Amino acid sequence: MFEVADALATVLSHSRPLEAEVAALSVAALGQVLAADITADADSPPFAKSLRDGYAVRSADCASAGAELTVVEEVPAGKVPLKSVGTGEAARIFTGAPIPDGADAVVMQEHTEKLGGGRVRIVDAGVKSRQWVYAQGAEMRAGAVVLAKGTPITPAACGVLASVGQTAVPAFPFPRVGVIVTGDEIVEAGTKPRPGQIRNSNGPMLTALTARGGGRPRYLGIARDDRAVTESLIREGLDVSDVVVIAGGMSVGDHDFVPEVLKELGVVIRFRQIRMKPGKPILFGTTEKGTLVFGLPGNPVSAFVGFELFVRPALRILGGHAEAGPRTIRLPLADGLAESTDRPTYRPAKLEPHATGWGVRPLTTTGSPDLVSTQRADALLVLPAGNTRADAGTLADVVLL
Ligand SMILES: Nc1nc2c(c(=O)[nH]1)N[C@H]1C(S)=C(S)[C@@H](COP(=O)(O)OP(=O)(O)OC[C@H]3O[C@@H](n4cnc5c(N)ncnc54)[C@H](O)[C@@H]3O)O[C@H]1N2
Ligand code: MOO
Repeated sequence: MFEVADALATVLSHSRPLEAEVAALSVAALGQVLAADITADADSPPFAKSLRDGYAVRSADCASAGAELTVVEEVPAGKVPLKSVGTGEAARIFTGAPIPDGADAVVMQEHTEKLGGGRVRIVDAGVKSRQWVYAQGAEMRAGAVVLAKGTPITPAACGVLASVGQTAVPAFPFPRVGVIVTGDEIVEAGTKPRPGQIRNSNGPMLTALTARGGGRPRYLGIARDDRAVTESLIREGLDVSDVVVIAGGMSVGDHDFVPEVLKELGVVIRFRQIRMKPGKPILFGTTEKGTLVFGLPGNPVSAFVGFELFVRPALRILGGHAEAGPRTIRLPLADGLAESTDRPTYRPAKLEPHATGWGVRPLTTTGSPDLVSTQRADALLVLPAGNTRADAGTLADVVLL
């Protein structure tokens, strides 16, 4: 039986970034990772620009309050100043407009008084050189790397890419994830279960976890407890995916033959059990061409926890992220806790406001099938094996989802 850390290290040692593609920049690329450095094609801003509506002035003219200046022209955003600002002069200027030659500062219009005859009084004293001026190249210099390879395409990065004129960029693709569930008792959501049957919650949950975790899910269906059907579905999964996730049939029951089928299909099984709760029967294997195969327990909460701890980190590496996760932080317990467990335990939990910032509260649950409580989770509280007796406020390890 593997320890959690060894299991994760094994998964990551078989995970490599996928071959880069060219991604057109639309919301569909959100979350992909850049596969090349992106450089600025020009300075940004391309010219020194005003950060305020007001007057462009020479700061030396406005050392004391009450300076009266002649307004030589008006410069709206999108226009180029035609005149330079000389001693005793100012230009009416608007946010985003280029600073005219000669001026070195902008005074906000709230700090001025319009006089007759094209004159303006500067009410402020001590106007500083460069105030409300955004210098040419302050954000980026032409030729500089603005987004390094490995940077995730976030909403702000989309804005940066547009500002350097990019419409398509080299990026790592979202890994293709085939999702298969097993079990004779499972029927799809649109069907009314007959006695002994239950609806398939793992399929929709795992495709959604895949999408949230940076993978492109493809739901392949239910493998009935029949060897031939299971084999053909898994074969299809291996053909079309970078990662295959199979839920159920991992345990030791007479119908749990998924591991045997995997071996027949050439999957090298790297581990079959992890010392953790829930989710002991978690399998991981690899094929010769590098496809990763995860077998998760049929119990939905166990499948959820197993996905977050092992599948999601693999998807991140395949998708080009530098950090695999899962991210673990230490947070105070919202309540006291007294629990014994024979294996390290990952309890679905909720973050909540706490005296010192954020705290964590495990969700009340009826056990590994209980998705109704788990759907509220935004974290997993980690309890070490053995007896845990802790007061409210004690720091505990928390995996962020
Ligand atoms: N004698 C032993 N029995 C069990 C052991 C063991 O070590 N010895 N391990 C237990 C643990 S831990 C778990 S977890 C389960 C995992 O078993 P399987 O992976 O083989 O899962 P199944 O038996 O197929 O299903 C378990 C449970 O989950 C329900 N299920 C399955 N698929 C779905 C689905 N798509 N949607 C909703 N619910 C699903 C299924 O009906 C069962 O109730 O084994 C323990 N037993
Ligand atoms: O550990 Mo199983 O995964 O208890 O439900």
